[in-house]
Amino acid sequence: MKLTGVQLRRISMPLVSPFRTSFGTQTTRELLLVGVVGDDVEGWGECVAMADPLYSPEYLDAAADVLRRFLVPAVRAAGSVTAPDVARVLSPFKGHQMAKAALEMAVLDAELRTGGRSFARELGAVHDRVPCGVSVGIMDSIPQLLDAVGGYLDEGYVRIKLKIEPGWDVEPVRAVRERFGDDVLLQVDANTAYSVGDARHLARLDPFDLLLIEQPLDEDDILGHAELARQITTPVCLDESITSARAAAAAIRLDACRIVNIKPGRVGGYLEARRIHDVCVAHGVPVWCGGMLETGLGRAANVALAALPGFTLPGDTSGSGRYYAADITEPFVLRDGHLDVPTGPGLGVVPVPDRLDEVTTSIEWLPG
Ligand SMILES: CC(=O)N[C@@H](Cc1ccc2ccccc2c1)C(=O)O
Ligand SMILES: [Mg+2]
Repeated sequence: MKLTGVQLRRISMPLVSPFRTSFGTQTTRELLLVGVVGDDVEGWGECVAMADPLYSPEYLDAAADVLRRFLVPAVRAAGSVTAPDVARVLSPFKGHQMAKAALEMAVLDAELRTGGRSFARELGAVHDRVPCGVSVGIMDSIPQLLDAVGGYLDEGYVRIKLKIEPGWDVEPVRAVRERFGDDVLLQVDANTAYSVGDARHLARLDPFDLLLIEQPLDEDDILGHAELARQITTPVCLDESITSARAAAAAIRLDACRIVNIKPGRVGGYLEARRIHDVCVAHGVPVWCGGMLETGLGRAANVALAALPGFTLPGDTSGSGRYYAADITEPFVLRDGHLDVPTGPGLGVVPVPDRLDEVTTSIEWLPG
C-alpha cells in the first residue's frame, strides 16, 4: 500500500485499579495509536511503550518523535510497501522496536483488511480460542492480594502471575498456595528487580512448584540468568531481554531461559514475534504471549498470535475488563477462561468512534 495519510493519536485510559510492579504504580495507561490511510483502506497500530522509560528504554513521546521524524517519512519515501517491507525499510534506524511495531501493525492491518484475511490466518493460528492468564500487581497486604487472586479465579482465569520484588516474593507466593492449593497454575514476574546474588533467596520459591520466574535480572544480564538458572529449580522465563529472534536464540543457547514471553511491541512487530515463536519451537522452548495493557486493538492481535502452536502456556491476554471499564473496541470478555480469536479481516476489531474520542488527548496528522 502507499501511505496517503498517517495519524499519531495519543490516548489516556484510566485503569480499573492501580497496577503496581517492581518499577512503580500505574493508575492510567497512556498509549499511542498509529492510524494509516492508503489505497481506500485504513489500518491501526498500537505502540505499547509506557509514558516513562521504566519497563524498557522506550517511552511514548520518544516513539511519537521517532515516528514523526524518521520512521513514517522512510516508509512514505519507499512508495508502495507491504507489511514485510516495513521492517526492512526501518532497519537503518536503531532501536525503537515499539514505535516500529506500531507502524508495521498498522500497515499489516490495512493490508489484511484489503485482502479479507485475519491476523490469525496470516500469522498461522491453529486455535480459535486461547486460554488466558492474568497479571496481579504488588498489593498493600496479603489479604488484599488473596481477595484479588480469588476474584480472578472466580472470573475463570486459568493462570495467575504475581508481580514480585525484594520484600514481596516468598510470602505472597506461600499465601496463594496455602489459600488456593497446588493445582492453580502460578508464576511470578520480577521485572528485573533482583541480582544474581539473590539466587539463594530466589531458591526459596522452588518448593512452590511455580511454572516460571519471569525476568528476575536486568535486561542485559544474560549470563546472570544462566548462572541463576543453575542455582534454582523454577524455570527462568525472559521478557525484557528478548528483543529479537536473534536475542532469543542466544539466550536459549546460553541456557539463560527455558521459557520465553513474546511481546510483539518489544520485538519490533508481529512478524518478528512469529519468527521468535518459530525459533523457540525449533529449540523445544515453550512460549506465551505477554501483555502491555493494550487496548482491544493490540489485544486482538495478541490473541491471534497466542493461537499459534508453540504458545503452549497461558498468556497475559486478559479480558479488557482486567484493565479498562470501557475499552476503545468492543470488549474482550473471558468465556470459560478463554478469549475467542478474532476472525474478521485484519485485526477483526475497530475503535468505537465515541469511545475513542472520549480517551483521545491529541491527534496529529503527519504531513504527506
Ligand atoms: C501485564 C504485565 O505484567 N505486563 C508487563 C509489565 C507492565 C506492567 C505495567 C504496565 C503499565 C503500563 C504499560 C506497560 C506495563 C507493563 C510484564 O509482563 O512485565
Ligand atoms: Mg514481564
